[in-house]
Amino acid sequence: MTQTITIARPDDWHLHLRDGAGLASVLPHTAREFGRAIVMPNLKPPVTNVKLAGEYRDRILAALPQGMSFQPLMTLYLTDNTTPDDIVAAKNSGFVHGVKLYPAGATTNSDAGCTDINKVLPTIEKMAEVGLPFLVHGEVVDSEIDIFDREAVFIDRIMKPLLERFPTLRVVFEHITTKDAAEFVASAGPNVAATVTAHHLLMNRNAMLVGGIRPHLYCLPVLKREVHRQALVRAVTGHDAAVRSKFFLGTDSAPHAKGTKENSCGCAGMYTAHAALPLYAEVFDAAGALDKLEAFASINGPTFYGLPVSGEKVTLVKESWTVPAEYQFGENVVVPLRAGETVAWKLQD
Ligand SMILES: NC(=O)N[C@@H](CC(=O)O)C(=O)O
Ligand SMILES: [Zn+2]
Ligand SMILES: [Zn+2]
Repeated sequence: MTQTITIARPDDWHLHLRDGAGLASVLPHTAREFGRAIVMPNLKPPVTNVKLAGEYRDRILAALPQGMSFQPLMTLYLTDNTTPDDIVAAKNSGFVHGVKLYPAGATTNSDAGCTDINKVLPTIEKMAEVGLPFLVHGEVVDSEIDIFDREAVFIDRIMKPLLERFPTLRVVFEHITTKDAAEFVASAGPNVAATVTAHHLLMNRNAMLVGGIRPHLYCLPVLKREVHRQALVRAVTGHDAAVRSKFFLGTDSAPHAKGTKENSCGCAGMYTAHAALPLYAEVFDAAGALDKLEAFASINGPTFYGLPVSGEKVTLVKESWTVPAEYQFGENVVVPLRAGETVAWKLQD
């Protein structure tokens, strides 16, 4: 008999939808699976205030195909010039659910990001005061720090001092990739949580570098050693329910046109929205923990963000299918994770 699992409709707590024709191409993949998503603000130019966030939200809803239901949860891009008043306006908007820290230079479209956390302390203090979550790309950018160590160093240099200063600040440590980050989040207070991607749960850095360099597996933070992958799997599937509740689903699906990845200087980001929930199901299935998928995908996130769990259900079937070589992405194409290969689970229509 075919194995199935039915869970409350999940949400994606870290997603890049891009804009324009590309947005229209990728949005249906997400809306098919997820009821809501925290939409990242690293557009060009970035989404730095409530007005821009409202306009972006309208464009997303306009791009949603008839008959699909999906709620975009908007975020603001923190710059050196974001003010405490911007935070109050975001909180009062009702549709902005977090403020995103991109250390300038850390990742795709982060040039306008924060150059020094000390420049925005009053703004962060206001987030703590009004309870608006601070969403963090947790990597330092110092040139002397090895790229594989940038997340761990961020914890000591930025995250710990910041939480000492603002102990009630609500923090989502985004797309964690290391044992260090998993342990840090597990031992921090209930105001600190993390998103985990499917790709960091499924692959270590060998996948990207052995047998030829695979630009479509390059993302930031970059894939790490196997010990780190295992620590992430333990965090989301382990025995301690209190620990597990601090981690939730965030795909970091980040589409880039094929030519910009298959390039002498390829950009960072993996496209996973086409198979997001099935990829996570593979992880939980391999760990013998399918019973823990629902909390990770559908309950822990809304609980942290103070939103209701979905009343709808989705069903996954253990039935293998082959991922297309590419998908349309505006005028271009995007190469999805597992292009031309199989995924073991699929969403039931
Ligand atoms: N994860 C990535 O490698 N890329 C993201 C940016 C980000 O989430 O850091 C993107 O916007 O392409
Ligand atoms: Zn990031
Ligand atoms: Zn991202």
